[in-house]
Amino acid sequence: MAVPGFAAGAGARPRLDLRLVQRFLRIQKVCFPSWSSQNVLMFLTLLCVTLLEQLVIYQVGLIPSQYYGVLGNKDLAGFKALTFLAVVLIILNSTLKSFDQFTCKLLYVSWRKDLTEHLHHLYFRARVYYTLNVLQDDIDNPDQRISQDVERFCRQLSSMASKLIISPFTLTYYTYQCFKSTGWLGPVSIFGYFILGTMVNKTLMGPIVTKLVQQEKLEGDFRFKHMQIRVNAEPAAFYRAGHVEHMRTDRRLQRLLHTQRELMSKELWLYIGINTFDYLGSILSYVVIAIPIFSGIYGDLSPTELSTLVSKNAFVCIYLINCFTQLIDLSTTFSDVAGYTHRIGELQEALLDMSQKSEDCETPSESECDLNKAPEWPTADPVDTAFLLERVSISAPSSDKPLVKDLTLKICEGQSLLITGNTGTGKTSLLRVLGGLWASTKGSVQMLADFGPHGVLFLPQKPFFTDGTLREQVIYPLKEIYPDSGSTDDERIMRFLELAGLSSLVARTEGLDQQVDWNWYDVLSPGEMQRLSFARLFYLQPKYAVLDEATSALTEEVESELYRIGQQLGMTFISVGHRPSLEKFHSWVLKLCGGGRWELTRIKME
Ligand SMILES: Nc1ncnc2c1ncn2[C@@H]1O[C@H](COP(=O)(O)OP(=O)(O)OP(=O)(O)O)[C@@H](O)[C@H]1O
Repeated sequence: MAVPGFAAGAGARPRLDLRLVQRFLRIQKVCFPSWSSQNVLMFLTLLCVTLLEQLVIYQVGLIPSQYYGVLGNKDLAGFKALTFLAVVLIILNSTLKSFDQFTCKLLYVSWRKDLTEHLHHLYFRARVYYTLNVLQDDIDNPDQRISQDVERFCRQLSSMASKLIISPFTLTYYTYQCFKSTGWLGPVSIFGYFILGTMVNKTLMGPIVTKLVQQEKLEGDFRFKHMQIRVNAEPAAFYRAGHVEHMRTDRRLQRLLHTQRELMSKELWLYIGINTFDYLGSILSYVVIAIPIFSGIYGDLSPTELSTLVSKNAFVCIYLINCFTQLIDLSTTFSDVAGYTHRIGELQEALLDMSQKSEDCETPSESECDLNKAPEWPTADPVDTAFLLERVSISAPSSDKPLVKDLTLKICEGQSLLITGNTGTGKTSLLRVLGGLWASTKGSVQMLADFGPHGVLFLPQKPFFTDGTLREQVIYPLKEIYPDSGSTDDERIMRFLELAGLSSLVARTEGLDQQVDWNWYDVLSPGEMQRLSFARLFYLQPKYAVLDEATSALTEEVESELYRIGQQLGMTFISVGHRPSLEKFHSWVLKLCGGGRWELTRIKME
């Protein structure tokens, strides 16, 4: 796991700046991929609903002034008609408002889907997930950014959507109405007031965005700690590590809470700003209304006419100010959106950059294996050489110390290779280079066979199991059961499980296709995990099996038996191992001696 480090945009502090706008627009391109996309249609629906809502609100807003009229004139019939109209409008308004909220929620789900799928597409492409999690440490907690930050971003953005979408229309309309009622003085003073409010709020929001990004990083670190304990519960329990892990987890919690408190104190100033502007705004509306009254413009109106007019004017002014204060009220949500925009934007930039680089470096044979190809299918063009290495040098990432220097090697069919050497001499690193996970520092590495069934298959040092049934573990990394599998496939799987010494596992899982809710790592012993990996290997029957200490938890007899079955299935091995008993299954031994030195010797067959 990469060491998490605070690195917003590779060192740049997240702010309310041009970079934020660029990142936001790039995310919007994902949320609104084309003019005819579902999200654009939903957005237009939202626009229609909110526009209708505004029309109804306007009518509702005029009702009090009409009540002044009918009550002032003691008009009973008018009063009844007006009351009926008011009830109809209010029902219409509540229905439209509910539709507005419903559409916003649908938009949230749809944005989340599109944005998460987009990030998944980049994350799982060309082994970017490996580069990001293992080789680079400038993007903290990518998992949290994809799962939580995207969710919060979409939720906050959708909560602002209807207010933002309608504001240009309401602002234009009520500015015009306000201008009609109060002359230029009303709109100008209200706009001036809003500009002042925005400037003050922007200053107050800057530190919040920075803190929010930091808080989300610490949130991810805290979650990661819990995940670490969940995954390693057994070793931790053997170490009686409850106390120390409790302390470390609490420490992360304290750091998170400290930052949250700092964030809240910064938000306090923003809340003060917002509330002050809200309440001052309500007084401003009366100031704006008072000006024409005291300047004598309405001098010739009767008190009833004047109160009707005041009520109508008050409504348009108050509504215009309300439109602005609603925008100012969005400041906290906006600063949250800005923080998440930075975190998602950073991840998106890193993913795009890495997938571009990985694709540039990747040769066709290095691409992910064709996961729908059944093992029975023969390869069109059999290859008798799997790897060709010429004067290859290898170093660990961010290290100049060579692990292997000037290695020239050809791995051919039937010429199994055993890689030995002391701890840390670079055995697994050599496999990483063969597997395309690391680049060699010098020389050329060619992989001439495909990944997957009938090509090359790697069994890593740590056995890997996915969630799912026993069948899914055996056929992994093939995506699904072959369409025409049926009983023949079942028989093959059962036979290979038996050959790997795991017949009892079928009874435990109650069949191949029974969904199990356990974690495979918790219920299988290390030896069973290695046996299950071999069952997978037998099932997939690659021509070249790359095994990294794949039998370290098994006895010599079991090891020999598994290798013998592999040989009978026609596999050529490239193994990392320490036991001399392995030599009889290999033709060559490559010994890594440390400091880049190596020795390649042919094994004499007895
Ligand atoms: N992701 C990484 N970043 C930096 N250094 C690494 C990384 N992975 C491995 N190394 C270092 O590279 C060196 C070689 O590691 P490698 O895993 O190849 O050793 P090995 O020979 O397979 O050891 P072992 O026998 O213990 O499995 C080690 O010193 C290790 O610490």
